[in-house]
Amino acid sequence: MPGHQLAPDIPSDVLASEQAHLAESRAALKAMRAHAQSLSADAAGDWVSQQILQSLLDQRVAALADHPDTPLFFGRLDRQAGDDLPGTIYVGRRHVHDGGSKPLVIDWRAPVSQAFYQASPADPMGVVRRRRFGYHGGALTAFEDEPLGEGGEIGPSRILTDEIERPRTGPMRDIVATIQPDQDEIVRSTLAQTVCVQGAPGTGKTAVGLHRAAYLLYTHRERLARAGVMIVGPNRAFLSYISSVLPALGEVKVDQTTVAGLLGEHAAEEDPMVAAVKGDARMAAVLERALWLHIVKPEEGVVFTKGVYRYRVADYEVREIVASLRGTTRYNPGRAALAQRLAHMVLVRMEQRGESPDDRVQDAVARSKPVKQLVDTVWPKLTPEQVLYRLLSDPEFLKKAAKSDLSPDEQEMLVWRKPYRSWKSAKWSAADAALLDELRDLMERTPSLGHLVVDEAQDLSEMQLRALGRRCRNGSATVLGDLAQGTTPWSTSSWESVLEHLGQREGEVTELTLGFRVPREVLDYAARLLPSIAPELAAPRSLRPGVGSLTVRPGGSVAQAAAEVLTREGSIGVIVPDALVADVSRALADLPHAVLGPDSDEEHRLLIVPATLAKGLEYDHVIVVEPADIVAAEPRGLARLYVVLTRAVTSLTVLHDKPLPAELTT
Ligand SMILES: Nc1ncnc2c1ncn2[C@@H]1O[C@H](COP(=O)(O)OP(=O)(O)OP(=O)(O)O)[C@@H](O)[C@H]1O
Repeated sequence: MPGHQLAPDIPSDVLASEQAHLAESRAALKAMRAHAQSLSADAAGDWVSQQILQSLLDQRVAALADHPDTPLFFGRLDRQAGDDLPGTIYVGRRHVHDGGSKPLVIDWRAPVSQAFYQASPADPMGVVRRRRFGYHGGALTAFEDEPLGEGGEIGPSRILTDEIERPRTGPMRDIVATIQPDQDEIVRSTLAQTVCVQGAPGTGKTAVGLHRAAYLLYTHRERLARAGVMIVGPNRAFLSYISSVLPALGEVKVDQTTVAGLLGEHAAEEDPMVAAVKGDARMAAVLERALWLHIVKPEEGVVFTKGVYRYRVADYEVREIVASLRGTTRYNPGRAALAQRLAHMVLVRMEQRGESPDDRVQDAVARSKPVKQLVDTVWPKLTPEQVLYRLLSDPEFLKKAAKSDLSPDEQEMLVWRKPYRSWKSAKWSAADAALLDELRDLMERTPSLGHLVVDEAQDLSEMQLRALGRRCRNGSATVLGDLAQGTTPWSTSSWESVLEHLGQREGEVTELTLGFRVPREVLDYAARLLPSIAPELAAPRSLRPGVGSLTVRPGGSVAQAAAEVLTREGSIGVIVPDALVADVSRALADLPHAVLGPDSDEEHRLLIVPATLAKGLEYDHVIVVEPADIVAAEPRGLARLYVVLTRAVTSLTVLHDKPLPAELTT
C-alpha cells in the first residue's frame, strides 16, 4: 500500500475507530493462532493419523501468522439490512473472528466480498457505502468512501491510482485490494470453466491468473488439495518474480513450473523450422503410429509346461488376442493384458484337463518364461526415447509412421543429420520433450490436475499444448497470453486453436483491455509495431498518461542513462540483445549491477536483462539498448522488441547507434 498522509479532511474520529477495529482484529488473529497452537494431535488414534493431524495444525498456525506490513483488511462494505449477514463487513486477506465467532474480517474470496469489487452506483449489490483503506507500513493512515446507494458517478480512486503508480521493487505483489471489475469476473469464474484471457502488456493477466488460482483453492479447497493446482510460466526468472504472490495470499501448496520443468529440461539446439514441424499437432498421429508399429505379427504360439503336461496357445489365438487389445488400451497396460490373456488361456486348458488352478497360478503363468518371451517379441517393452530415437534416425521407419501426415520435405527435415549412436546418448531438444511426453502418455496415462494456469500461452506449440491439456484432462485451465507477444517459431495466431489443442474447446475467450503497467506515451510508441506483428489486435490502452516517460536517444551512453535513472526511485532493467550482455556489463562496470540468467532469481536494483528473458517481467525504469539488434536476432524479432518496450512502469529510454527499425519511426 502507498504511503498515504492523513489528509486534513479525513475525520480523525472515524479514522481512530477504524484503527481500533484493526487493533481488535490483530488481537483476535493472535488469539486464533494461540488457540491453534494449543491444539494437540494426540487425540488422533494411531501414529500416522497423529502425524497427519500435526502437519495440518502446523499449516493452520503458519496461515494464521500476522505479517505486520501486510494490511489485515483493505476495504469495508456498509450494507443494507435485509439478509442474515452483518451490516458492516471488513474485507481482507483472510477470515478473522473474535472469541464469540463474530467475524471481524471476511476473506476477499468469500461470496459476500464480491460486492467490494463489483458494486457500482448502477448496481450497488445491496451496498450503501464502500470504503477503501490506505496504509503506511502496517499502519492504517487513510480511507476513501464511495457512496453507492445514491446513484451518480464515482470519481477515480486515489488509493487505487497510488497503488498502480507505486514504484516497483522486488518481486510481484498481490492485487487483492484493487482488483478491477472485469478482472474480478475472470478471477471468480467457476472451476469447471476454462477461461482464456487475451490482453495487451500490463493488463494484469498474470495477476488475474494467480488470483484465480487462489480463489479456486479457497472455494474448492478439498477437491483441489487432492487433485492439485499448477502454474506454468515461461522461464525460471519469471517464476521467481511471481513466486511470492500466492504465498502472500496464504496459498503455499501450488506448484509453479515451466514447460521444460514439466516435460523435461531438454535444450539441444535446433533449427526453428525443424522445431516448428515437431511442434505441429500432426505429429501426434505420427507418434501413435510409430509406437504401434513396434507390435510384431505373432507367428508362433506359446507352450507352457507343468509337470508332464504341455499346454498350448496356438499362433492364431495369439493373433486374435493381440488384435483385440490393439487400439483399446494404452501400450503398457496392453502388454500386461496380453500376458494375462495368454495365461488365462493356459488356465482354461488346465481346467479342461480337470485341474482347478487359482488366480495365483494365472499370475505365475503370466510371469513365466515362455509367456514373457512371446510378449517381449510381439509387444516389446519400450521407452519413449527408444521410439523417438528410431523415428528421428530411420527414414524408412519415419516414412511408415508419417504416412501422408508429413510431406517428404518435412520428413527429411525431421531426420537427424548426424544420428546419435544410441537412444541413450541422444541429445533432445525442447520440441522433442513434448514428443517424448506424448509417447509417454500413449504408453501410460498421465495423471490430471484439478486446475492449470498457463501463462504466455501464445508461445506454446500445439504439441506442448497437448502435453499441458493432458494435465488438466479431468480439470480446467486458465490460459493467459497476448497474440502480439508471440516469439517462438510456433507462436499461435488464434486462441480458438490454443483451446482446441489443449483439449478445452468449450473454453471461453475474454479480453482485458486496460493497461496498469506501461505509461500511455510508452505504450503508444510500442504499439507502432502492432500493424506488423498482430494487425488484428486493437491498440492497447493505458490507465496512466505518463507524460515525459519516453526518451529515444541516438548515440547515447548506457552508463550515463543508467546513472541518470539511478537518481530516481525503483527498479531498473537494462534490456539488451542477448549477444551484447557482456559488453553492456563491462560498460556498467562502475555501477553495481547484476545480470539476469535463465535460472537466476537475481535481485538487484540495476539489472541487465537479456531480451529473450524479459517476457512477463517489469521494472520501474527500463533502458533498451540497440532495438535493431533485438529485431535481427531472431525470426520474430519485432514481437520480441514489442515485449521489451512494454516492460516499463515509469520511464523508458531507448538507446541506439544503428537506425531504429522502420516500423518504430513511422
Ligand atoms: N487491478 C490492479 N491493481 C493494481 N495493480 C494492478 C492491477 N492489475 C494489474 N496490476 C499491476 O500491473 C502490472 C502488470 O500486471 P501483469 O504482469 O499481471 O500484466 P500482464 O498482462 O501479465 O503483462 P504482460 O503481458 O506484459 O506479461 C503488475 O505490476 C500488476 O501488479
